[in-house]
Amino acid sequence: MPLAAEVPDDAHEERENQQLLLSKTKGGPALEGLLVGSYCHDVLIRGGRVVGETLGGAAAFVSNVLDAASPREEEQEAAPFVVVSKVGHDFAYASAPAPAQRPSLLCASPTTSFHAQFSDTAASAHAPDRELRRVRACDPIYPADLPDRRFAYGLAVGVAGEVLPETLERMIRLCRAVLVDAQALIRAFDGDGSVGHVALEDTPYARLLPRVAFLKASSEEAPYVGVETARRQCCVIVTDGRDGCRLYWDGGEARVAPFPAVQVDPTGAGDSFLAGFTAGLLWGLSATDAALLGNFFGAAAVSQVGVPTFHPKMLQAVKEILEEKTTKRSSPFINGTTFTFERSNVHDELHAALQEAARLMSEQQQADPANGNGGDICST
Ligand SMILES: Nc1ncnc2c1ncn2[C@@H]1O[C@H](COP(=O)(O)OP(=O)(O)OP(=O)(O)O)[C@@H](O)[C@H]1O
Ligand SMILES: O[C@H]1[C@H](O)[C@@H](O)[C@H](O)[C@@H](O)[C@H]1O
Repeated sequence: MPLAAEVPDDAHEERENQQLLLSKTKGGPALEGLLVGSYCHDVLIRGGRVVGETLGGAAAFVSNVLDAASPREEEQEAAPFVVVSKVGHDFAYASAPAPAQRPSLLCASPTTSFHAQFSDTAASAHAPDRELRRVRACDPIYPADLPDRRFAYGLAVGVAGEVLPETLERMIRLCRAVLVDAQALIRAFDGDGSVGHVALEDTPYARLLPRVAFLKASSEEAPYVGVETARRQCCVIVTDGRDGCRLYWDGGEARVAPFPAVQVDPTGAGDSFLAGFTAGLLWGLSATDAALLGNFFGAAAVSQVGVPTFHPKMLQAVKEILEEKTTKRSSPFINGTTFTFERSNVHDELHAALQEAARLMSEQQQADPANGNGGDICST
């Protein structure tokens, strides 16, 4: 299977970029990331009533987790990644932590906005928990909007079709390994903005798949991705809500167990999963082990409304676990030549230790309801 380090023979520029990147990151700890996707406004509706208005967009959830969990040097104030996002002048969350830290490009068009209609009846385990409608769309992100330098990794995390095929291609050229959320590639919007899906193979993104390292899809999106075809080109991760996730690569697959959570709002679970997974790779974990960190942050996301707030003690506990269970801080899997997919012999210990941290998190949340838990959005 093509790995992140493999490039098509004719991609001279790409090979050159990777050489440059290697020489830049060798011995240097900073594995800088490039996150591409726009912040948005989320309006949560239930029974015809607005029950929440929050900052949304995968960029917001992903930044939040990367800031919390990716390895960084003592002297680094912020986690080393850049966000390329677009919003309009109506953007309501410019002072929220993620957008304030890494501001968006301002456009004349309005900020992307979604209405999420939650079902009035308790959702079954695998039914879609909400219907999404894109009510406003900001401008797409063009290749020229990306910084003209190399990155250790890239995350393509569009929510409204803003990551154009040519933008993803540019990311692939700039970044050593690119991780993609399928929702950035396969969403289609009908006349009233209702979100549907198209088959990945029918999109211009399909030809880029062999140059992508990881493709994450929810179980609802997986049929449109075509897991059996896609896994021959990159590692595919299918998340499955409270059941955790599965990884599929060419020649193997693994199920990764979830963490318990009391779900109050499923929004951003997939985004937080992808960011936790990326942080795990940056800590030097194999893909299957890194997915534990994905599941951990996915569970954390559903237990709060909107972009979650993490308790410092919980984050400290997670950091100590990662320091103890990982051997290298600068990941050979993102920084080096190949990824490792299989679970390692620390997998079960890591799961047990994170389970403890998850317990700490839910205790803290119960003790401090002001800690981001604005009420149950998704169940009766
Ligand atoms: N109820 C839950 N309990 C525990 N973990 C959960 C729950 N829901 C989600 N997760 C975690 O989050 C991950 C992503 O969730 P899910 O598969 O629902 O993503 P998604 O449908 O893309 O979410 P969204 O579109 O809301 O961001 C799961 O793989 C799991 O690890
Ligand atoms: O904020 C949310 C979140 O980023 C979801 O992952 C995405 O599916 C929605 O479109 C968005 O509004």
